[in-house]
Amino acid sequence: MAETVRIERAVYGGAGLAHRISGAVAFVPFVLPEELVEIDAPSGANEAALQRVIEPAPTRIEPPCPHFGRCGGCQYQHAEYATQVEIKRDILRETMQRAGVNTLPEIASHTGEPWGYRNRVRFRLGKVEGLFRVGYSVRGTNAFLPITQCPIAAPLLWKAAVALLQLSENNIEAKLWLEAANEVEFFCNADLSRLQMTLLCARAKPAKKNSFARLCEALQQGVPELSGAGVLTGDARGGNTNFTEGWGIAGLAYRVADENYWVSRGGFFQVNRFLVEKLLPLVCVGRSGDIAWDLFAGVGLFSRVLARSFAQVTAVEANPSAANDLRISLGKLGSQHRSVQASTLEFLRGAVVQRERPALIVLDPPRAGAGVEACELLLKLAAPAVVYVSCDPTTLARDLVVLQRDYRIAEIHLVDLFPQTFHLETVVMLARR
Ligand SMILES: C[S@@+](CC[C@H](N)C(=O)[O-])C[C@H]1O[C@@H](n2cnc3c(N)ncnc32)[C@H](O)[C@@H]1O
Repeated sequence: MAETVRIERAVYGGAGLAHRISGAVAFVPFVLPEELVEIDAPSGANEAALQRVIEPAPTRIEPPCPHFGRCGGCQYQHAEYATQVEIKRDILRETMQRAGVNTLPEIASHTGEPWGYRNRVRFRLGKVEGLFRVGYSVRGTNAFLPITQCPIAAPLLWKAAVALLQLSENNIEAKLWLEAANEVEFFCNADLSRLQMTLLCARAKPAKKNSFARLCEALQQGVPELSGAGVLTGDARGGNTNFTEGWGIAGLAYRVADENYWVSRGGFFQVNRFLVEKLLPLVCVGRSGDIAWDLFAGVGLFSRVLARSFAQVTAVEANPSAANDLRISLGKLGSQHRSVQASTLEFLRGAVVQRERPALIVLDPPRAGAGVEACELLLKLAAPAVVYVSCDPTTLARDLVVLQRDYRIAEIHLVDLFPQTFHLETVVMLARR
């Protein structure tokens, strides 16, 4: 049923919240706080469709991408960039307050270039009128949405996607590999000088000898930055995959803040090629002491910088490939530093019964957060300083409610690693009371 509502505030996930005449709550996409809009929603449903903006906010703009609204990737292209950041700050503050996080300091925000920032994209592959296309999913569905551009991706990633599609029109190897693949991932370094490609295939393809290498060599003609590529076979969503083909260099050297990181093909690295330069010093600089722990360490983004000013760094990472990169990376800095391939929880359960006590603990978990048990163990370890880096404000708030028993929030920073989308990165500096 169509109805006119006033948007009260933005909520995490990209929607705006309004109350309907019945008193029921409606979540409306692609709106801004205080806008008067016409919505449509079946009675009983909270998710509403935006029909029309009657009174637009002064900061509403024309979304630059033609796929905005249909594509599941971006939620905020209709807002000026400064407004996006303001919205995220409000959502962060409110999420903390609702969860019961006390005495929140002013949230500092850090922003960078809001377009062309992603160093990694994963496109779906599909066919339209007999030709291969790359795309994403239609918002809220699993339907394939072919796209003609992705303005949040680094230009090199889009150039590579176009070159691959063009190749598939007359190169038999490319055609066969794209038939076999469901998705293609491109990952480049910050200065766009090197590129990795991964084709994701559900089943191993009985390939002619060297056919993948021939595809990569042909692609490299048009994209000389392509330095390596692989085929990841198996159930990518279920995590049961392995590389069945490889060509060129097996990973990417990624330079940030005078450090060289090695990211093996398929490994995690922060996705914003501009802002990681700000994130790194925010977390690490100005800290020193005997022992620092870097939990959920990835390939050692923070560990390597912490090793400049701490006598001993222990880095914990569960993913075997990242843990291997981390071991080699830290090993080069001296035998006093160590990497542990384990889950953080497993590591902390062991650590509380040992004598070692760090001066600083950095933790940067995936969206699920560290979890209540890990936070209870952190309380027992009683490090004087903890830096919590989070990509999900709801799990961050849950964990801070536990940590605030012994810690006060000294600083809280919003680092906008994901412009145009609802995702937000937070860095919280905790000081033991
Ligand atoms: C958000 S990333 C952060 C990585 C790193 N700090 C960085 O900034 O590049 C989270 C990392 O935690 C790892 N991870 C996921 N679950 C884990 C767990 N239970 N224990 C330890 N590491 C885990 C992932 O493999 C990933 O490398």
